[in-house]
Amino acid sequence: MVSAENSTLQTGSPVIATGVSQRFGSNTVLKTIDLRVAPGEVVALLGPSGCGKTTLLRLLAGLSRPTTGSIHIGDQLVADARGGAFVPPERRSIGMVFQDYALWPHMTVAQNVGFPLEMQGIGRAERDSRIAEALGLVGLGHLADRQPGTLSGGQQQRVALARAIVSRPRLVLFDEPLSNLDRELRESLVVDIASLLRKLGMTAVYVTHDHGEAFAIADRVAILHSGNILQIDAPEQLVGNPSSPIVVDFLKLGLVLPAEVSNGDLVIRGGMHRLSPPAGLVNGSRTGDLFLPRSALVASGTGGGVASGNAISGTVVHSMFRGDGYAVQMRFDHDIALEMFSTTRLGEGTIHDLDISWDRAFWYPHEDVQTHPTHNS
Ligand SMILES: Nc1ncnc2c1ncn2[C@@H]1O[C@H](COP(=O)(O)OP(=O)(O)OP(=O)(O)O)[C@@H](O)[C@H]1O
Repeated sequence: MVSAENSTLQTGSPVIATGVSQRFGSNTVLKTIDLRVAPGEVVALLGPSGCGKTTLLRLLAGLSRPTTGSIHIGDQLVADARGGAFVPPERRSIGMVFQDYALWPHMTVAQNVGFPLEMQGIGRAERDSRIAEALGLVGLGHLADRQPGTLSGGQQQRVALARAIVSRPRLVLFDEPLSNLDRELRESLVVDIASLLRKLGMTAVYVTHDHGEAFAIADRVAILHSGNILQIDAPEQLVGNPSSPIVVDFLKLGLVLPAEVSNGDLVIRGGMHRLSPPAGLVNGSRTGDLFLPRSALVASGTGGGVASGNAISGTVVHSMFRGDGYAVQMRFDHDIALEMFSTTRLGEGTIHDLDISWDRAFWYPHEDVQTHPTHNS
């Protein structure tokens, strides 16, 4: 894409959602969400299907009204369930990019991009210069006179992006914008969108169910689950310090083993493994979830059965060649599965012992003894 050095586009606004919930009939699909997005920050909303990502985005866009709570964009109160304030989408100064591009087929690329400016009553000369600037930023200046139907999917999404930023919005909202594109295109476009947003200092909220996309684009990622934000952090922090087994499980970060504490040992549910954690990891709790990140598990050779103490045994379900090695699916007690990387093909059905680096382990207590996970590093 073309450099934004001479761009006249401005930095985005902060967004503050306080106590926002959304109920449809008796179904509460968003439960008292608090979300703060700093000016120029990109936040991704990541979570499984039905967790409420699009519902939250629609509330920010003004496409629906919250059941409780309030939303500010910049200094403007755009929704307030209690006081009844509500600003419709066209008066929120936002740009939106949807999964299906939502371009007008009978208009040229330039007319599509210029449409928000026309709605604002901006004169022809300024409109033309801003259209050229926005198309230049997404690398499509040469296609201004084409009709969207004659462009590839990736090009159409770039047009939609140019249209979303052309009016210098305070906030840009993305709803699964790359889902219709193939993997290679997704990977290159996500990098382009991220660098454009950063260069322009735009505030953005980006909905996706793809971890890689969220990690590539966002300053912070919010993990949504059943209408709650479970954790919101920088990608490195999410991976290095997940707040709960649900986050671990959703991000597929490693093994989560439900366990009982017995005389300082951990008996993994099912009784097959008895592990010896270092003093202090389980901190007086009686039951909990042991989280062993992939980096805490090192294959120590073929096992004869069930390892104990400082190792855990798993059975290889399959090994798949991935170019630079093998993606190995292993199964542990209770049908708990984990995908690991191996430089050699491990035979299906063979049992392997994995040594545990306890300094990388986490313990999530079930009881109220402790509300935060413990970690021994
Ligand atoms: N207008 C509506 N009326 C009733 N229920 C709704 C409405 N809109 C959304 N829901 C429900 O709210 C829940 C959350 O939906 P939402 O679209 O926000 O999920 P999502 O996380 O974006 O999922 P996906 O990734 O599949 O798009 C779902 O159970 C959905 O069926």
